[in-house]
Amino acid sequence: MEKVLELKKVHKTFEVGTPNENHVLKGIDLTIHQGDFVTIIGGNGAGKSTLLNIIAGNFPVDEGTISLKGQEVTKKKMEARSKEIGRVFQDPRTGTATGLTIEENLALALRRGKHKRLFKMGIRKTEKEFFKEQLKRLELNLENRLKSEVGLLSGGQRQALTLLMATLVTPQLLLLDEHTAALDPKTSASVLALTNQVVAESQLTTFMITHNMEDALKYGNRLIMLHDGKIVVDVAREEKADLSVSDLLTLFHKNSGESLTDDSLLLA
Ligand SMILES: Nc1ncnc2c1ncn2[C@@H]1O[C@H](COP(=O)(O)OP(=O)(O)OP(=O)(O)O)[C@@H](O)[C@H]1O
Repeated sequence: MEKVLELKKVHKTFEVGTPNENHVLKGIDLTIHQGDFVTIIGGNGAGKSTLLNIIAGNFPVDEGTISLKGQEVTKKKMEARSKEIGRVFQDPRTGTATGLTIEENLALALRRGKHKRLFKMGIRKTEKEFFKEQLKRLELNLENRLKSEVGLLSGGQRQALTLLMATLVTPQLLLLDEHTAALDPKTSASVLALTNQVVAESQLTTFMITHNMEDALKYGNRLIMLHDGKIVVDVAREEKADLSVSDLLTLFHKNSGESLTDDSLLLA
């Protein structure tokens, strides 16, 4: 199967040469294939967001290589990678432009990676029809609110819209960084279900960070657990499908030699 992402011996240290020097990623080797939906779990500070950030190109790696669709992108900047990568962050305010309307946000998403000539070109009628069709999939009645300012939407509506924007032009890779963590449990569950539907419909290769072990087990076909900058658990397909939270804790203990003490993971 086609490799979408390949990390080889990736290291990242922050604040090198200072008393706060922090070796966050310690030789990550990881290959993700077309259509894989990978959930990532790990305690606070394990390096999960850093992993997503180095894939997206927020900052360079110190050692190792990153390839997207067989092309090495290790030295490419975030802007150059953004055409291939869709992202949804934890904070509902980050993925959308507050002062713009729903249709303007979607038009910007449609022009991702191109010259952003939105305000010169305007939004075509055919584009508006397309946006309405896409918004219907969210089942939030947003297709009737194309001219509403995004700042007026609830957190859940904004995350659903951000998800749509991140996937409007099919990305090679979708990165979800705890994108439901700021939502109430009911809204979080519905945005997760929507995520699963969008990922399945478009067969998107997806990385999803979560703090919730049950969600990490429920969604996706592969689960990775990060601990102290290393991958300590990597299970896929049937093996993953058969795991319970307690099996996962046992596996973590066996592979890392430690017990999981992070309350935020255990209580989620
Ligand atoms: N830009 C940065 N500069 C300096 N240190 C950073 C930077 N980004 C992350 N770190 C540090 O790297 C470590 C790993 O952070 P990271 O955000 O990747 O962890 P995480 O597994 O996502 O944790 P959490 O679940 O708490 O979000 C932390 O100690 C963090 O303080």
